[in-house]
Amino acid sequence: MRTILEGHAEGELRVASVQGSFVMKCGGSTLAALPDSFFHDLQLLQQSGLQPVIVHGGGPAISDNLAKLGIESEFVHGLRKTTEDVLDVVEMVLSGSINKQIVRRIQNVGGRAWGLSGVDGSLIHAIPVANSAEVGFVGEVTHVEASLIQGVQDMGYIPVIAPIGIDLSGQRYNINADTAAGAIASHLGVNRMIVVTDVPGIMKTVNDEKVVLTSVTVQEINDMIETGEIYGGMIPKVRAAMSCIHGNVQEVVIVDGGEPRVLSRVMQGETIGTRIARG
Ligand SMILES: Nc1ncnc2c1ncn2[C@@H]1O[C@H](COP(=O)(O)OP(=O)(O)O)[C@@H](O)[C@H]1O
Ligand SMILES: CC(=O)N[C@@H](CCC(=O)OP(=O)(O)O)C(=O)O
Repeated sequence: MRTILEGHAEGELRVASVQGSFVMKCGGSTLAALPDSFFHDLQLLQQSGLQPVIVHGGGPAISDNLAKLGIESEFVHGLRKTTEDVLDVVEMVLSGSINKQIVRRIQNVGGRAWGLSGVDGSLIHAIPVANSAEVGFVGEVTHVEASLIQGVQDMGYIPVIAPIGIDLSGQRYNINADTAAGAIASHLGVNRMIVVTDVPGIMKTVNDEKVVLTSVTVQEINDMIETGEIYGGMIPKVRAAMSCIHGNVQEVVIVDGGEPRVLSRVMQGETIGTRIARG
């Protein structure tokens, strides 16, 4: 499947040959700073016949709300330690304010968006992560109801998904948004996942200067995690990317949401951000 987009005057995109969905993960680090043009681009891509699926985070907003409510929270190996009290706030913020903020922003530029969390229709089936004794109600994805996402797309809406999972007993789980996006990309069998964050890609220090890597191999990623050059919030992104490309996904691109017209530029095949691809 091949997609060619031709850039034209501001706000205009043309698709020469299209098809298929792509997953875009929007990090909480960048959401508030995303310009209207970002959502406008997204809507133009959809009008061109592409099928975006948005999975969002919201870590900073969760932390702010927990602090306001006086609920303590900490991260263990990059995952938020999640008690039932923390889970209430995670769900309120992700499925509530952040999800609806994204839906509104798409609608404000004339697009059609449908917000849902992994709880709705049991969209994201989850089980406790292996170290749940340490981190509490944090989940890993076992299954994604792809037909639900496709149903929303078939009705002409962009699905906007909050990363909360649910198990057969009805227990909710907090899922890292990069992990959830990767699992959704794999289950949908999309060609591409775009990870939108607050840095221009994976950075490395070369000759005392920080450079953005235009592409990285799995071996380089593992080495950079080992040396600590990839740390914190970048770790779940690269792990999700590596897991995706071992499945059906052809490439994962990590980009800065503040970069002008970043989505259409990625879709046009411009070298921007960091590309992690198969092979
Ligand atoms: N090698 C790296 N290159 C770029 N950013 C990195 C790297 N290693 C760690 N990071 C950190 O990852 C952050 C992005 O992750 P995170 O804050 O969780 O964002 P998001 O909310 O978008 O998921 C960057 O702001 C940066 O501090
Ligand atoms: C288990 C876990 O850590 N969940 C994350 C979910 C939100 C998230 O991942 O948001 P970002 O993409 O903005 O980082 C959390 O509670 O912060």
